Amino acid sequence: MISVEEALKIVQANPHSTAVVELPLMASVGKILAENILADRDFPPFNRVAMDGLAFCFEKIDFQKITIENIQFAGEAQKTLQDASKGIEVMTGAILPLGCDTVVRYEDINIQQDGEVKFASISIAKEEIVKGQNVHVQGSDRHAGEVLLQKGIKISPAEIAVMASVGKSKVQVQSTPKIAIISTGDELVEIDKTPLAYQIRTSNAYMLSAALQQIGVEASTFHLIDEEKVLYQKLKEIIATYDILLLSGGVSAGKKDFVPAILADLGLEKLFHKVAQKPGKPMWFGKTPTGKIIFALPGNPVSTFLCFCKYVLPTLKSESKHEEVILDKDIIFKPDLTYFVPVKTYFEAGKMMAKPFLGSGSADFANLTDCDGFVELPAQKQIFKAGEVFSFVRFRGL
Ligand SMILES: Nc1nc2c(c(=O)[nH]1)N[C@H]1C(S)=C(S)[C@@H](COP(=O)(O)OP(=O)(O)OC[C@H]3O[C@@H](n4cnc5c(N)ncnc54)[C@H](O)[C@@H]3O)O[C@H]1N2
Ligand code: MOO
Ligand SMILES: [Mg+2]
Repeated sequence: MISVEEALKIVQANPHSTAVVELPLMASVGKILAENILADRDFPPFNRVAMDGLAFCFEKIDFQKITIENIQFAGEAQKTLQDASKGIEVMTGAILPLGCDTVVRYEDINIQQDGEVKFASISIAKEEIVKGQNVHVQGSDRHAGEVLLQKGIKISPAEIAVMASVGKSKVQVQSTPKIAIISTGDELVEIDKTPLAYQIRTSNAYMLSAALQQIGVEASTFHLIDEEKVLYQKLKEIIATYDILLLSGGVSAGKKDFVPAILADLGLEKLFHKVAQKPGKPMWFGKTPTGKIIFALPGNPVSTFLCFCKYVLPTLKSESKHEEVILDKDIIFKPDLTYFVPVKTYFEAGKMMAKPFLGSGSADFANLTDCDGFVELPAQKQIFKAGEVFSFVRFRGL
């Protein structure tokens, strides 16, 4: 039986293969960028007027009386100051007229009309005006040709804005792996069915689909009965179509726990089976010769979910942050296993505390509704004291 740390290393050393696909810009939100994005122009692309007001040449004007010779609107071709002692009214977003270098906003000037001539006097002290003020200088943010975005980052609205501004209407992203969630077990019925006395509704598949949905990943779900030929045939078809398989159930010591044997018959490479953890001991992990990844998670719902959160999620999220919590109650656990305990977190004096909800074990999925995640209690210890800090495996607010 390998340790949690070893299991995690093996999972991380065997990432699912992803292809690069080109998507329309708006289909790329949340995906991983697969190309560097370069600036096609300077940012901003011209000397941009930053405030509505009057533009002029700082050294050449008489602050008390500036004749206005023109007006420059945003979206108009650049105009030129004809007489350096005069000014041009300008609007935010307009290109600064040639010959001007400074803008004073309308709030700081008084404009009068004298017959045909319009002129302005500046109402603030000349000392308060700085040459070049209210001009967003061309290239002051980024230069043409500069790498604006590195491939590998997760695309958020901020990156969408940058890519839109450089005209990336289509963008190369890492394809999201096609995921199949497969429940096994004769005792399971669909959730819209009324179970017989000895049956249960299949909840694991919905739990996993919901977790994937929260990180923007879709999955197809399947239910297979505990029948070797059916399992073999169906898993063979699913492996041919999907990149990652998430199985739940059928990996432990039961007479109909066929999954590990069937996966071996299908020519999959077992990378590990059984981890020194509770819940999740019977977990199986492997891959196909073509690099498709199979997580065969133990069937107990809390076990399924812990293994999913601990081992599967980090392979699907571009950035998974490490969190730690402070235990607020002593826990004693003697077996030489890493113990994952459902906890409810809360803040006290700015610290994230964790209140354990032991529940009745790894089939008690209702217990999870009181919790936000699992505190990870290392195998080498038996006594875990209130006030001690441990890693936290989150499942609420993914
Ligand atoms: N003799 C032993 N028995 C068991 C061991 C062991 O080491 N020796 N391991 C225990 C542990 S730990 C776990 S976890 C379970 C896992 O067993 P399987 O992976 O074979 O899971 P199943 O037997 O198929 O089901 C276990 C349990 O979970 C329920 N289940 C399964 N699928 C779903 C689903 N989609 N939705 C809801 N509930 C599901 C199933 O009804 C069973 O109650 O084995 C222990 N036994
Ligand atoms: O893996 Mo199990 O979940 O400890 O029951
Ligand atoms: Mg079993």
